[in-house]
Amino acid sequence: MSDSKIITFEELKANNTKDSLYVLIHEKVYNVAKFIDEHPGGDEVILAETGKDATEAFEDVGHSDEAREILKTLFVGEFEKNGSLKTKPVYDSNSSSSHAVNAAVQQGSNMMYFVPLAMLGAYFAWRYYSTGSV
Ligand code: HEM
Repeated sequence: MSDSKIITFEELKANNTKDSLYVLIHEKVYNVAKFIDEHPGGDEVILAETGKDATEAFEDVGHSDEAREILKTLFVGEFEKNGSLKTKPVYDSNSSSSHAVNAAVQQGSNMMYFVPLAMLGAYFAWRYYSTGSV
């Protein structure tokens, strides 16, 4: 993507009119001016995401592949790296989905202790009964 335009944070903020409305999603900038009136989710939700990273808002809705195809047609350029606005990864450590993952990992590590302990218990039970019967 070396030949695509680089959009700065200043440009992202400046393009906030009905004729040119920039939205930042996945480190790429899109001009949603022509699409906003047709947006099934209404214009307010998109207007609320201008001048900042809209990735999370866009992904939280669970937009379809069709929505992503429309997005491609609105592409303007790559967002500047190391810009004043830090783009957020969608699945960061604060998001609810990674809490669920953490909980699952936590549960997994409990099993890590339970399985050897259960085997140890089974061994002693077996020893107890086998020595008792002799
Ligand atoms: C800027 C690029 C965007 C495009 C191209 C886009 C496109 C679409 C499309 C095509 C749909 C119909 C359902 C689907 O196909 O998934 C939709 C629904 C929706 N969008 Fe977006 N969207 C954009 C941004 C946003 C943002 C930033 C929000 C913020 C929250 C948002 C919120 C919604 C909601 C709530 C719906 C559901 C509407 C309903 O079913 O009643 N969209 N969008």
